[in-house]
Amino acid sequence: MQLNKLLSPVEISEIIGCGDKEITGVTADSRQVRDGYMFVAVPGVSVDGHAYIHKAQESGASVVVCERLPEQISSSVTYVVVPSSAIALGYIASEWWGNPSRELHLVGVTGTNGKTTTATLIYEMARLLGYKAGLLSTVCNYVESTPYHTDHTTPDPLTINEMLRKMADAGCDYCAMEVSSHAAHQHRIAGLHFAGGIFTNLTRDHLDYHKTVEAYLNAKKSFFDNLPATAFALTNADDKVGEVMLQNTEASRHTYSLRSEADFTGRIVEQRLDGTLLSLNGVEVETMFTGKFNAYNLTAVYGAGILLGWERDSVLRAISALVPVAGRFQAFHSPKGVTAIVDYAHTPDAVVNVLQAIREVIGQNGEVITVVGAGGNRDKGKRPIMAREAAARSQRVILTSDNPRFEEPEDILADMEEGLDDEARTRTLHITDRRQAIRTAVALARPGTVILIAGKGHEDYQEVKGVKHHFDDREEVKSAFSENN
Ligand SMILES: CC(=O)N[C@H]1[C@@H](OP(=O)(O)OP(=O)(O)OC[C@H]2O[C@@H](n3ccc(=O)[nH]c3=O)[C@H](O)[C@@H]2O)O[C@H](CO)[C@@H](O)[C@@H]1O[C@H](C)C(=O)N[C@@H](C)C(=O)N[C@H](CCC(=O)O)C(=O)O
Ligand SMILES: Nc1ncnc2c1ncn2[C@@H]1O[C@H](COP(=O)(O)OP(=O)(O)OP(=O)(O)O)[C@@H](O)[C@H]1O
Ligand SMILES: N[C@H](CCC[C@H](N)C(=O)O)C(=O)O
Ligand SMILES: [Mg+2]
Repeated sequence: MQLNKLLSPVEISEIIGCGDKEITGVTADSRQVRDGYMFVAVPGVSVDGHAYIHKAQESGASVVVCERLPEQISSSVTYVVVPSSAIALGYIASEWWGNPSRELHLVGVTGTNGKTTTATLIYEMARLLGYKAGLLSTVCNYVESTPYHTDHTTPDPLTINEMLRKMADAGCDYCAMEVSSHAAHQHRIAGLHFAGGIFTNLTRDHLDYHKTVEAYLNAKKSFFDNLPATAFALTNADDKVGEVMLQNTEASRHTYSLRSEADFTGRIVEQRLDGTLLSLNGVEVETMFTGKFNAYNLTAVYGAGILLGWERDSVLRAISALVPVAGRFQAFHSPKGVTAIVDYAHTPDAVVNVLQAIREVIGQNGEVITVVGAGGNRDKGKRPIMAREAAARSQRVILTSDNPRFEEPEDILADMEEGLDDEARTRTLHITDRRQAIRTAVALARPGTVILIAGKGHEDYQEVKGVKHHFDDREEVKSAFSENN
């Protein structure tokens, strides 16, 4: 592609060298540069891409996009100085892949919890209604029904646009994607054309990265601040920052709520462990989801469907056909009458929500055993709170490992125990080995007991010191159930 064309949407401070060149590829990683490539030097969290400009040149980069010129300039290289390389990379990535976000309706979902669920259900609803659709999510990316592995909730801009190009070429009309706070902050979504944005909620998470709740909020808000006037912005009116999120957006503003007046209202009529009768804008719909938090997700999905212009009755029919997302309130039943729920709750708020959902169905006296850990090399402040909230809502708690990453599992458990008072400690076990923790919960359970296995949901690995070992809570609970008849 011609350099001039590739740079056409980019804000440029200065160009040094020839502006008329054929570019053979684009990357922000010097290790991937080949002859004739454009290298975009992005300041990162651990290192600064500017330190790798010379490496990129040695590997054949013919164009360098940067925020500051390197000390030594090569006459065969064109330098494009920009105010923000990360933002430039987003626009360049869109241009490189032929602006695929403009060929389909792209809906972004942001918020602390519920992004995967909401985005996945919009993707599934589109397909149930007969449209072709794609999905970019924490669990997996999809182009129609073809899965593509992902390591991120929101990939880097080149990957996002490559996936969107695949979707557009496959004839997809819609794509639903998660917008993580990291992605918004790092401008991974710069240059994308959104048809709509949805806000789920904001509670504590990722303070290791964002440092303050305000910075975390602003990262999410920047997504709405940059939506075009043609898009819709749909927010949770019951969340305390729901209104703030949309205060500077040019998009058309809409609200959803379970409590008050809103454009889209959801009301729980009846709840079971395997479903909820929901009233959406006054029409009753039987759904296969449990918990107030899922009522929020479904109300947002309903609103998105209407705002995308889909016919109301078809949207309602699709909602009743939707099934829970992998590892989100996924229920397993033992022959003895024990229920295990595998859920990706890995924040204090999610732990509270999922336990409340269980309590609302089984009542205050029903027995709940919670197996929970917290990830290593992530927000440490959430650990004691997660343990305390679990103990407040369960008869027994088994603290165990999640993904220890580069931390010692024992240290993580010790941080969690800090949140427990003496009484809660008498009801808490500490079993580092997650397999043993699940087996112990199953052994302790009686008919009618509900075991919550929180934190890892769909994950099929346990990450220890940089190595991912196969581990799947769902497989573990099934095998423990079959051995404990
Ligand atoms: C902390 C974080 O978000 N890091 C992301 C960030 O990497 P970074 O800033 O650390 O990059 P860096 O290593 O400092 O390098 C800076 C630049 O120098 C370049 N470089 C580096 C080395 C070299 O030899 N040559 C070179 O050119 C790199 O390619 C990069 O462009 O930018 C990378 C490219 O987009 C991401 O892959 C990477 O995600 C890391 C792996 C990660 O774990 N991120 C997690 C925290 C994350 O993003 N999570 C969110 C949501 C979580 C949730 O679901 O709630 C997500 O969206 O997945
Ligand atoms: N709307 C919601 N409000 C609060 N909690 C929720 C909501 N939806 C889901 N949860 C809880 O959060 C967990 C994660 O849900 P989901 O994967 O949909 O969120 P996410 O925002 O994509 O998370 P991540 O940031 O890790 O990608 C669920 O397993 C459930 O316990
Ligand atoms: N995407 C989130 C998920 C965390 C899930 C939990 N199992 C953990 O490993 O901490 C993160 O990377 O912080
Ligand atoms: Mg997610």
